[in-house]
Amino acid sequence: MPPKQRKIAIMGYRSVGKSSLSIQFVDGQFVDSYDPTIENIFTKTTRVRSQDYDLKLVDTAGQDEYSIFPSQYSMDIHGYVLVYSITSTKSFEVVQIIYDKLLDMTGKVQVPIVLVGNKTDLHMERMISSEEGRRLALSWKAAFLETSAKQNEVFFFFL
Ligand SMILES: Nc1nc2c(ncn2[C@@H]2O[C@H](COP(=O)(O)OP(=O)(O)OP(=O)(O)O)[C@@H](O)[C@H]2O)c(=O)[nH]1
Repeated sequence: MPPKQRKIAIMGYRSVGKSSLSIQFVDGQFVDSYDPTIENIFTKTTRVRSQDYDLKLVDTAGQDEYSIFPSQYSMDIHGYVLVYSITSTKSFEVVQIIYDKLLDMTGKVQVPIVLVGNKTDLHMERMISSEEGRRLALSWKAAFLETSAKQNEVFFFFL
């Protein structure tokens, strides 16, 4: 079967690890330095249940509660990865604001979403419990997982 094309946008507050997760997924390495992203597109071919997929991961610029949802991410995207850091209450609030704007922009009642709580290696600094994350994802009917881009507990499945 020919590969299917899938485009996935990775969104969230600044510095939650969107680029680190993307780089870990595509290159299998962790970069410790912090370089704010404007927009990066990563590509990878992967096989899920005997089907090849050409993935385009759109690593977006960090958003905050005042950001206008970029209209280019409301079309032509198959699914969204919304990322917060388990060490940041603010990033958990922002992911909920992004979700509301996303539904508003796309005009849909439901979109394919994976909610990701990143930085689980920083467990001493945890502010958001797994239960809170799970509950939020459930209310969205989204998938949920916690990860550490640093320890390579990386995800990606909703194809
Ligand atoms: N300890 C730890 N640090 C992480 C993890 N993921 C990312 N970081 C660090 O957090 C900082 C921000 O990571 P980025 O991947 O650049 O975050 P981003 O969300 O892409 O940031 P913006 O481009 O500003 O939106 C960097 O210093 C990373 O090394 C993680 O799982 N654990």
